[in-house]
Amino acid sequence: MAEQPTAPSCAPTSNPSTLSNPAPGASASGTPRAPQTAQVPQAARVPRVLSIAGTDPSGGAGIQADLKSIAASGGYGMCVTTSLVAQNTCGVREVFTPPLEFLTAQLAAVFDDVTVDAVKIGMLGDADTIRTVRTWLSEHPVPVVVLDPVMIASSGDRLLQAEAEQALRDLVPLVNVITPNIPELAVLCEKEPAQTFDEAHEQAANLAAATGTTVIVKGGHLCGQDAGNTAVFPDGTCAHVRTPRLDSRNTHGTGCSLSSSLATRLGVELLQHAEVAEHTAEQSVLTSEDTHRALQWSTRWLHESIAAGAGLQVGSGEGHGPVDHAARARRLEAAASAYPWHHLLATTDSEGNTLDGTSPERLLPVSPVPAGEAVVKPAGPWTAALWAAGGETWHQILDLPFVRALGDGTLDEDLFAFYLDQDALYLRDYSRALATLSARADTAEAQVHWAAGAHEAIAAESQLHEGWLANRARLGGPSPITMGYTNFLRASAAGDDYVVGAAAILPCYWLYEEVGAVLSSQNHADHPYAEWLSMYGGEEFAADVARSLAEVERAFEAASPAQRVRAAQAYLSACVYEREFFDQAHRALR
Ligand SMILES: Nc1ncnc2c1ncn2[C@@H]1O[C@H](COP(=O)(O)OP(=O)(O)OP(=O)(O)O)[C@@H](O)[C@H]1O
Ligand SMILES: Cc1ncc(COP(=O)(O)O)c(N)n1
Repeated sequence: MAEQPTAPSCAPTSNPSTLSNPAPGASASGTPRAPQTAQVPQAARVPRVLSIAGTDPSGGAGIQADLKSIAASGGYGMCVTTSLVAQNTCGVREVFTPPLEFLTAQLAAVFDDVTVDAVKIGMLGDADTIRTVRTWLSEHPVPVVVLDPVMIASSGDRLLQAEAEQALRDLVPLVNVITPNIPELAVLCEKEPAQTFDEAHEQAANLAAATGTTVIVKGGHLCGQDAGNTAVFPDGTCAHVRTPRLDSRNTHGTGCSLSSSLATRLGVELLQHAEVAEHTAEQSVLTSEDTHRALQWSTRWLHESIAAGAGLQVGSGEGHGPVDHAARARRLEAAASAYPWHHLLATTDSEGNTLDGTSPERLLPVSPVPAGEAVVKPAGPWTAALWAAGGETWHQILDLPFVRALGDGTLDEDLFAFYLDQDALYLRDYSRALATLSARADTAEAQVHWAAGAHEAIAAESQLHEGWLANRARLGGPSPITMGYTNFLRASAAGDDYVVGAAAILPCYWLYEEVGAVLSSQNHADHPYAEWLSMYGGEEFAADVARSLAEVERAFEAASPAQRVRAAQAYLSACVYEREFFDQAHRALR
């Protein structure tokens, strides 16, 4: 399950404390520093985040990755360049370090004009650069400073002179958070690289206690299924964020991206505190819970970015490709489209034939993706046409991160809880739509069938209440997607022709059964959602689906061509709502 500590000593802390360390030049007592509140103007809602780092002209690491990560994480990005690095996905070719005076000139240009809410420090290269940055930040305190102690690139090239390691160690106590990878953690601790999470955790705990700085132990370099990150706080508490390990070569710049995203999310947390502080006497101080929340956001965002990285096709493939920083933004932008659904606009098929409902072939536009075989077979030509037309949506459902993660057991519990909460609300109204359909059915058999469905839906809802949802905090209201779907079903069942209502009701039976068949084939005794998945795929429900299909087939046969077109459209709309329903937790929570 999500957010479980992997080391016995590591339990997510519930103890609010100030962020471990003051920024350079601030009081080491842990008391909030005056500049922290003074620097955040009342109106600021987007953190202004400065990356002090080297470059990567191929765009995957360094400052280029930082600016993309800051934007993706909700901040305004700025950058001060320490070194110009001629590198790409395969390695570093040359490094040019401008004179230190120019570094200071860049810092002055930013700080003279802009309030900086958070700083991320990346590649510093040599001891003189480290000292210059340190002196600057001592004289210009910033509320959040995250240090990624860059030493060696993923290509194996050195990005920090060996003799500068001590200067970097000296910088650690002056920042809030550090994000070393396993070899960098070892160098900072002057130990051998950790082989296990427990060893890494011990090194981090010692370093955090000695320096007063929060240490993020990164799982990227370790083995095992969990590639997650742990925040180890100076007081010995820690908080783990799980993330499944991906089999990917697109890991160039993951360290840069995580640290700059984390700096930004800490900035977001800080500004939220400042907003509260505007109205209360509270001081805007970051807590370890803020750090946990920020780390959770950044880790999960990075996971999606790594997973989408290969799709960018950046690099020859011989090295390590970049992550796709914009993957989440693109997904959410597509999900937010308010354009009418294609099947509601199409009046002809691809060959120009009018979709007039006179035959199963003239019902709906042909799906660009073949549907494949359904487990519960169509009951005749009309329901076969519906299944075929829904092919694209059906494959989109199978491809959703929610459905994939539910199947392979990596779904985080907060996403599952969101889904179940909405499912309970959905079932209540689905039951009402079925009851309405029962009242309108013109055969006793159909009346009994829909009434039995109404009973089962409300029984399933109360089972959820008594079971999984019983001891969990609930949102208490339907999401826009749940509300849209249930209102659509109830309106179709009550206000449209019987065949339209029956067709609208069908995907919740049919697609649920089909998704269930795919999911239950992945079930096993150790699956975290084994109990839930075992509820899927029972013979009784499959028989109910078959009866619903037979009734919809009968209703289509009896309907007029115009009614059939509207019914087919309602069927596809409900398929799209099914997709939206499965996807909504990933839109609401990340
Ligand atoms: N194969 C992977 N699967 C999933 N997540 C990964 C993977 N590799 C890296 N990550 C994520 O990226 C974070 C940073 O990666 P890593 O631990 O490799 O840091 P790093 O070595 O500093 O990165 P960089 O490659 O930029 O030097 C990890 O903590 C983890 O959350
Ligand atoms: C300028 C700069 N900073 C940091 C890294 C580390 O990133 P990675 O280890 O992923 O190559 C890099 N390659 N270049």
